[in-house]
Amino acid sequence: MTPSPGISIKGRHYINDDLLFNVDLDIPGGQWTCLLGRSGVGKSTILRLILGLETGGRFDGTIRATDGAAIDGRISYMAQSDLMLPWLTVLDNVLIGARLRGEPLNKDRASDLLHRVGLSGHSDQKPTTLSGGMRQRAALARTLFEDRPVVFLDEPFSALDAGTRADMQELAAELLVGRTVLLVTHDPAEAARLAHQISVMSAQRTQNWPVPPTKVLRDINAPETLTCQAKLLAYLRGAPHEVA
Ligand SMILES: Nc1ncnc2c1ncn2[C@@H]1O[C@H](COP(=O)(O)OP(=O)(O)OP(=O)(O)O)[C@@H](O)[C@H]1O
Repeated sequence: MTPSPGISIKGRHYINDDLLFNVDLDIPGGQWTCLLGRSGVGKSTILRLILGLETGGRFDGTIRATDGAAIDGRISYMAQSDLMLPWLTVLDNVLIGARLRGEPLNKDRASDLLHRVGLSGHSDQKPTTLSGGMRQRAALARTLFEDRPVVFLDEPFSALDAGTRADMQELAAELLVGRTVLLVTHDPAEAARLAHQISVMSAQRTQNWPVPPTKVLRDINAPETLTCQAKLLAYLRGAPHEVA
């Protein structure tokens, strides 16, 4: 696989000439950045801007990869809605990117990923027959199947029960080692566990939050993880202090 570049996005985003946010975010290459912030602040919009997708607004600024090459085509994206194609089976949904690009279909690898997300018995089903959490895991398998140097995950575990969520966090951390990952999450515990960098977004700015000094994937019950999680939650709830 090609080296995973860092990405920087700096500028202002407007909707109908109203400033939505001012962003200055450096996403380090080969690491996990967790992006948090209040609902509606513009986290998904940041992802869409970097992906070059429609946002319904106007961006004045710069978006660059640290290696200077085009970002286009190097990102695997898991959107908030699962975007499963209802007329295809779960397996064919996982294979859709390769099929559209005219690449050989590695069905064994797709099946293995479906097994890893706990859906091996559901490969031939249509997405409409799955639960929300099962669909989300199928979408995760599709995103992991893409095998890109940069991976954007927009609340990828939000529909999962706590145990499955922890399992899927571990799977993603294992399979995406060395990739540049931008994970949008509302869960301070998830960020404290997974992030090399935690970035907290507000309309005015994007600030980095101190991460525990321990290696990712962090132990959920380790004191450093719990302290980071608790302080981050207090901050997100509006505790009147700046980033430590
Ligand atoms: N296509 C669009 N046209 C106009 N406004 C939009 C469009 N998409 C998003 N917005 C607005 O941009 C703002 C930011 O939306 P965005 O989805 O980026 O927020 P978010 O931080 O990801 O929210 P959440 O945590 O609830 O998912 C919201 O006010 C939303 O209404």
